[in-house]
Amino acid sequence: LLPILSYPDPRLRTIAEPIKEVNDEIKTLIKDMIETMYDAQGIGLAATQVDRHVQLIVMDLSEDKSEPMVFINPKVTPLVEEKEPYEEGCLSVPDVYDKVERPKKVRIEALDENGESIDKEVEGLLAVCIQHEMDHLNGVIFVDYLSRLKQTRARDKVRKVLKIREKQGET
Ligand SMILES: O=C(O)C[C@@H](Cc1ccccc1)[C@H](O)SCc1ccccc1
Ligand SMILES: [Zn+2]
Repeated sequence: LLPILSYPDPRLRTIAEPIKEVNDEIKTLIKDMIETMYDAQGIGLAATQVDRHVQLIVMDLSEDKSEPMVFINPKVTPLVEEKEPYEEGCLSVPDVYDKVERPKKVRIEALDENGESIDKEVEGLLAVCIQHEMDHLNGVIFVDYLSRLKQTRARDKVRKVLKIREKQGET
C-alpha cells in the first residue's frame, strides 16, 4: 500500500509530468495505486496523492471493485456550459464533504495501461470523478473551490482525523 498525502501537504500542489513510456515502473505504480484506492474505499486516485508526480489516474466505479480504469496523460475537455453540483469527498481530505459544481459532460482523451488511446464522452459520477482527479494532477484540491471559512474548518478536521488515526495505530 502507498501512503496517501493529507491536505494541506504542499506536495499535493505539485504539477504532474507527462509519462513518456509505460515501463515496468509505471506498471507497478498502477497496480499499487489500484490496491491503495480499494483499501482506502475510494473510487478514484491520482498519482499526486501518493507523492508520485506523473500524469496517472486510476478509477473504479463498480460496486464489486472489479472494473479498474487507468488514464495516462489524460486530457479532459468540458462539452457543455451547464454545471452540476455534487457532494464531493477526497482521500487526501478525510471526513470532509461539500458541494462542488463542475461541467455536466466532458470528453476524456488518454492512454490506457497498454498505451492504447482512450477517447470518450462521459457524464454523471464518472465525469465528476475524472475532473476531481485531473485537478489533483494540476495541484488543485476540491476544498480550493470552497469558502475560506470552510477551508479552515477542513484543515482542522483533517488534523483531528490524523490524530485519531495515529492513536488507533498505537493501540
Ligand atoms: O481523493 C480522491 O481523489 C478519491 C475521491 C474521488 C471522488 C471525489 C469526488 C466525487 C467522486 C469521486 C473520493 O474520495 S472516492 C470516495 C467517494 C466514493 C463515492 C462517491 C464520492 C466519493
Ligand atoms: Zn481527491
